[in-house]
Amino acid sequence: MPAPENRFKRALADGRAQIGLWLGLANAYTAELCAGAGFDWLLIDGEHAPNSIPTTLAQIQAIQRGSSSQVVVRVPIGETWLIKQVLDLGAQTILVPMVETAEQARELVRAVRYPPNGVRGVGAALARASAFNRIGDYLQTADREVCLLVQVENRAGLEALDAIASVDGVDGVFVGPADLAADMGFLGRPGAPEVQAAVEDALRRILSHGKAAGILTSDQALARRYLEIGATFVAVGSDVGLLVGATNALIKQFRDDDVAATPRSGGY
Ligand SMILES: O=C(O)C(=O)C[C@H](O)[C@@H](O)CO
Repeated sequence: MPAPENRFKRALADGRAQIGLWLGLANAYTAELCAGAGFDWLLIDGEHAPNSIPTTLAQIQAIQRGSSSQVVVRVPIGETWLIKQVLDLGAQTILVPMVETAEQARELVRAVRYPPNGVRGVGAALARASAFNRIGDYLQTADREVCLLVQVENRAGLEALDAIASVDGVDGVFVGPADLAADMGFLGRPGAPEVQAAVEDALRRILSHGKAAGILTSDQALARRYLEIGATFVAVGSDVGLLVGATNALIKQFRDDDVAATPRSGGY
């Protein structure tokens, strides 16, 4: 029995657009709740959310148990030892931030592959990824089911984008608008025309190399624009953003009315 098929990787290779949600609450309970919505993929953010290996595991389990959504895990940094741990948890799609050179991308390809094609440590005997060694030929089949996505999100990365996208073993490139805007001198303004021009150019360049292009935006018009350009993995919001937006809007309904000023008799 081989390693589980990575349906997300197949979809990207087929050019089938995948709509995702960014998970920043670092919580298996809310991850399971979000997984029930039917997104194609859910991103567990190990870079900006308060995640650890145990919390990442719990979210992977919750998502895989309760839905068909595919799991993507963003590691905080592209360190081989950390990628090894996340792959052993059973994540098959890894997003690595702040990739700036083709050499860095080649090292990441080696980090997600077993010897002789890479340097991934062999711990399948203990790993959830191999069903705790119950997948007899996991070591021989795991590499082909790993999907490596790298982030280009500064001017250095844009400069090297064609070389990065050309690296064999890089399945897709994610353009990080927030960090790119910051590096371009538009901190907090990813929607600036200059940034958007750079983002759209980057998406087109990635696609020209036959690689999947990805991005995150909660602006639905922008998301549709990116999908029209051909972006294949587009996250259209986050659990944090949705909860903040909904709670702000709800309390505003009462703060603006005179209801709150009216004395109430018991009950709620
Ligand atoms: O630079 C970006 O944009 C990203 O990489 C996505 C952000 O990190 C995400 O956390 C939303 O702010």
